[in-house]
Amino acid sequence: MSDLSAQKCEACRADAPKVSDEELAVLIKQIPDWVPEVRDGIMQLERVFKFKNFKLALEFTNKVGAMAEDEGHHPGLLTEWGKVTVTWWSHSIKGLHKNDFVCAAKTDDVFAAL
Ligand SMILES: C[C@H](O)[C@H](O)[C@H]1CNC2=NC(N)=NC(=O)C2=N1
Repeated sequence: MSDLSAQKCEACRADAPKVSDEELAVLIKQIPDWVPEVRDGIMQLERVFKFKNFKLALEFTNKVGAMAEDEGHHPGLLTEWGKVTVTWWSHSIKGLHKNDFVCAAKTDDVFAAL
């Protein structure tokens, strides 16, 4: 478990600050497999996870979904044969909050524990 994944998501209001470029540079080092990407003008974190078949991809999807419900923070999940694309961003602030890095690290832990 990393320093980030040991943390809990905090309530994120519409006026919560987005992660700055300097904070992003520090945080991304803790989740090196994630790629920051701007989609529809919104900065997001994305990682593609590979699996041997659809059943394992779906099992991972459900575990990430359960973790998200536990955290009260929810990702984009695209489940396909042999891969799951996970995308984290904070809808309330239309960008990245510390919560997204915490949940990305927790997603890595879910994958590592499969
Ligand atoms: C009311 C509820 O807490 C909010 O809608 C939560 C739910 N899950 C969420 N998930 C994400 N990724 N961003 C949010 O802003 C968000 N808001």
